[in-house]
Amino acid sequence: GCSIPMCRRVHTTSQLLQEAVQTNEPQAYEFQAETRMLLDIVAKSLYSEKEVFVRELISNASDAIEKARYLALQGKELDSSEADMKIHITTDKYDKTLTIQDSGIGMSREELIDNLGTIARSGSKAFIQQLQEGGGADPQSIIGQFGVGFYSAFMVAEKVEVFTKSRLPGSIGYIWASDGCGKYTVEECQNVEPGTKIICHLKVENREFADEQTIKDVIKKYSSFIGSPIEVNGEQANNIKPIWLMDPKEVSPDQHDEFYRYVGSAYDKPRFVLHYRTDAPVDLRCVLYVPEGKPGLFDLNRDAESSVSLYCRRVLIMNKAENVLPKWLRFLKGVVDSEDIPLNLSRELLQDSALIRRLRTVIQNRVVRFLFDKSRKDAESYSKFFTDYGIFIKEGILSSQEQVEKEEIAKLIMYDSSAKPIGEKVTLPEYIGRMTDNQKDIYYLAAPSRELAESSPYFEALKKRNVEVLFCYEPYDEVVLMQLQEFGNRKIISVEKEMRQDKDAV
Ligand SMILES: Nc1nc(Cl)c2cnn(Cc3ccc(Br)cc3F)c2n1
Repeated sequence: GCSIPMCRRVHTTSQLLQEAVQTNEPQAYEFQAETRMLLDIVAKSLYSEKEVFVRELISNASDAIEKARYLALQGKELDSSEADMKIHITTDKYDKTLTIQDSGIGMSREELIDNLGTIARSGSKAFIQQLQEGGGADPQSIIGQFGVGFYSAFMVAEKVEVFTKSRLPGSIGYIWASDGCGKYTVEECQNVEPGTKIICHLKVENREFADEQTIKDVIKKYSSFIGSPIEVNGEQANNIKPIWLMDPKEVSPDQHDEFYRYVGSAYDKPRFVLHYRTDAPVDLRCVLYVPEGKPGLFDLNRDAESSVSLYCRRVLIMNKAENVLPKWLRFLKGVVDSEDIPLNLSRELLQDSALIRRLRTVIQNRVVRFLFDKSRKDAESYSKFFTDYGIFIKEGILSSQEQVEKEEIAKLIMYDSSAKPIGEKVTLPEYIGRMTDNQKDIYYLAAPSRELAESSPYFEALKKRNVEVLFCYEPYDEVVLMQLQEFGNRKIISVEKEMRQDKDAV
């Protein structure tokens, strides 16, 4: 263990004389007003369960380690002493303390002071906006998003000490301390190891967080996929094997369920699991899930954030990465990991880089192939999937540029058909499989209901010729077929228009 750092600066006589003038109290700072407000909200009411402060401190520690790993990969000159890239948690029931120490990038004085303020400032504005929009800010997401998670420690601690030293060479160690009620102190400190150590002096009513088992259970619940090893009193407490790097055959359904809930911040289970890897045309390891639950209105929104996290060599590059999937696949949750992704990927780069476009095409084609196989192997569950998620597939067809892509996605669409009882839908490939030799084209009829479709004179004529007709009850379904125009070298023809032309022809 490290020695208790002496927090008194080594003074020269002149400094001593100088100091004698000032009080030798550490410099006390006041939080800016908006910081106070947000932090009070965070500390008092924002969390459903107090235990999430452990998750927040661990994710900060993990981010700090990832950041150090990432900078080292970039060739940045770092002080790598004691960098075991692990998160060490120690509990002490007698002192009622919980200590979380990481050998991550550590903080400079500015970061110590600014981080809280800046994050809080950006957090409070956006947070209040969300509240005002009445969008019902989901408390959990607010905190993780704005990184004010650190401050949640004050839900359970009467005092928090932060020992930190930045890994950038020549940095000085500091101790930050506060009781969370508005004042905090910052002082230089000797013998601080690079990284960050946070000591939570727990309130007597929250002393359960000084219990080892309690902490282990919280880690298992929230932080089992954190990319760094987490040790509690010296014993590893998380399985750090990222599931997407495992051999698909080795992953159990339970592990998928747990991972799905973790990456998708979801509470249901996956309906379908696509776990695959390829190294051409791009290096790609991914696990993608279709949720069991139906998409909510919020999910249908094209601006809903993505639930796909982007990794590169296990370093989390971006969670909720937009543009990794085409918009119409935004219902998928999971992880995409590609070694070809530049580490310095920025959100702007994500917008239009050729690599991401290639990645997106590869993933889209693989997902379509997976779902198409499902439609043939497990027609029942595919049909249910289409009932819940068909809206996205129709959007995919309408929003694709090239005909080839449209027809690729159109393999997944389903329609009621005159060849099947009500409610039993068919895919276009299935329709084509039943076409008789002399039939050249695919026919559809738009009508508000099956009864009206079957009683239409247009339909009668085709029925006599034993030609299968697809039925569109929603305008949206008709638009899709009109826009698709053809599929598999067959024209897609509206019976109504066809017959009218004939009549005109006559
Ligand atoms: N572990 C760890 N490592 C790093 Cl590099 C950072 C950077 N910000 N934070 C959150 C935070 C912000 C202000 C204060 Br005071 C304490 C605190 F934990 C970090 N936590």
